[in-house]
Amino acid sequence: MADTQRVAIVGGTGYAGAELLRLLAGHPEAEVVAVTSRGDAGTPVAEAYPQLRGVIDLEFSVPEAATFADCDVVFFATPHAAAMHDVPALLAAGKRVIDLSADFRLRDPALWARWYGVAHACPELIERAVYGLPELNRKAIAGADLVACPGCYPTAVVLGFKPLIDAGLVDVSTLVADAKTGVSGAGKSLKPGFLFAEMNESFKAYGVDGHRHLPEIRQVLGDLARGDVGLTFVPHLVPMIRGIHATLYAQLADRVDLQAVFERAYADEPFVDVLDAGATPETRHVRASNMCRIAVHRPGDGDTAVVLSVIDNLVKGAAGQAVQCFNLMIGAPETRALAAPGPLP
Ligand SMILES: NC(=O)C1=CN([C@@H]2O[C@H](COP(=O)(O)OP(=O)(O)OC[C@H]3O[C@@H](n4cnc5c(N)ncnc54)[C@H](OP(=O)(O)O)[C@@H]3O)[C@@H](O)[C@H]2O)C=CC1
Ligand SMILES: CC(=O)N[C@@H](CCC(=O)OP(=O)(O)O)C(=O)O
Repeated sequence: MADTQRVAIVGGTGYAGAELLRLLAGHPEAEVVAVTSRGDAGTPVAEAYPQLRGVIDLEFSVPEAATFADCDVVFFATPHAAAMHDVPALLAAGKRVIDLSADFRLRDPALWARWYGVAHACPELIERAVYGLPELNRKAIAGADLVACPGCYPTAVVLGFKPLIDAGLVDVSTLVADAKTGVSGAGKSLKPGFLFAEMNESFKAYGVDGHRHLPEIRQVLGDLARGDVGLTFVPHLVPMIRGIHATLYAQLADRVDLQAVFERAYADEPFVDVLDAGATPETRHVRASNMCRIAVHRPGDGDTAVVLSVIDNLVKGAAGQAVQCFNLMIGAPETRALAAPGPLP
């Protein structure tokens, strides 16, 4: 067993923070000692989330220096542009930080400011952050003190394209990612467009002319391709609570056995499951689990590869991925607290 870590969660009333609580409650090497919410400070966690009655015996507290004094690891499950104000002091105090928000994902602070609408508060720390996708950066994550967990769409899209790009099989100037997400991706704060009456029994694209995950996906795929990639990314909102389904298209430059390429690429990955040839993964098959399930097709035996990649946006797309990084950072087995499959059906 690795040493037990004293853990704080900033943003514990949000969907990603609550999912972290659920996962860490079953983690033998994590002791959750603080969970913050400014709006609900003083409220028992179990009052906000009765599922955690008898499991998490804490009240929400305000996020201030004293809250973290006694912690080894601080998870930020806060909206963008919050963590960056607290991270410098936490690192200076010797804490390790796992940020689920976008504050440290983009390497270029000017690009970050353009997409997130404010100047970065600590651009000097961006380089220190390791992008928290274990399938890409396992070793660096293990040695990091600041991890920038990927966005939910980037996780599904990057894992789907990675084997094709790594093997040099596709034209990286014409990639297409058509992705669908459930409403929990938008967080718990009230937004009229996410009311039941506004989104149920309907389905729409959004962010067609530019979504903030576009520069992130381009950055990561560009690293894999060792050069710029051309990517069309169109997200859609589906009236379900959890799940992302990404349908990815790429023009093949070579005719090889794609099934074998994908099976080989992910043979040793605990959280990427390559389905049998011809399969079509469903979001409910990964619900509440840290698994990314992938199928690769070549319709009509033509020159287009179609990859189907599904994750739970709150687990492999957020809290589960953060726990996977935590496990690497503390030297615990990577699957600790993450191995259970989701509910059936
Ligand atoms: N939902 C998802 O599917 C995914 C989310 N993420 C990322 O995780 C983060 C959290 O998302 P989500 O849980 O959906 O968001 P929510 O809106 O559901 O929750 C946000 C939480 O952060 C707290 N908070 C808000 N502003 C601040 C602040 N300035 N300082 C400290 N705490 C703050 C809120 O509580 P209070 O205001 O009371 O303090 C609340 O607990 C976001 O960055 C999101 O992009 C990443 C991948 C997927
Ligand atoms: C439905 C919905 O609004 N989804 C969010 C998904 C992004 C998210 O959750 O934030 P991360 O950048 O941390 O992944 C969106 O499109 O903005």
